[in-house]
Amino acid sequence: MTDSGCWEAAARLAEPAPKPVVLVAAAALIDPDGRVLLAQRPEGKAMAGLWEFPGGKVHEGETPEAALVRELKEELGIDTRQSCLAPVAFASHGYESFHLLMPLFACRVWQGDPQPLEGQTLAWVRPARLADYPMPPADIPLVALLRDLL
Ligand SMILES: Nc1nc2c([nH]c(=O)n2[C@H]2C[C@H](O)[C@@H](COP(=O)(O)OP(=O)(O)OP(=O)(O)O)O2)c(=O)[nH]1
Repeated sequence: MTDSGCWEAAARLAEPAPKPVVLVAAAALIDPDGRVLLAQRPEGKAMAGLWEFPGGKVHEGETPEAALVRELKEELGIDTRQSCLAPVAFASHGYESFHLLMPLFACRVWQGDPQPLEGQTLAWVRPARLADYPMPPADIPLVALLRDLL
């Protein structure tokens, strides 16, 4: 007989605390030679030293596309438009304190030269060489996907 309140309470206690889902928009900027831009996370940040796709957290009330246009301007000083962002993949990964949901957009059209405005190191990487750059665990499935796609 399992219909008493304590049974459900015990089940609830056994469940891990729910993690917030954090929405991050990221870009695979692709240059005319087919290389992809990676940025190395600077010292002092979580996952420092790992290489990532430029982008960042989507603010309250913002769309992923608008967030990405904003982040690319803030981080790299480049201008692009939402219509130049093509959704190609997403990452969904459980970190210790949050669950990352990260749409990845391909972008081939922008104005300006990407500059490391936030202390990052930048690298243009051929798709076949992406696996040589250590990336956050969430990104690993994206690397194989991009290598096959580009
Ligand atoms: N931009 C980007 N973030 C990634 C990738 N892979 C991955 O796990 N992330 C994680 C790292 C961060 O926890 C989060 C990105 O948010 P963010 O860039 O605004 O956050 P941050 O840690 O640099 O800085 P903060 O705003 O929390 O201080 O997503 C990726 O390829 N690109």
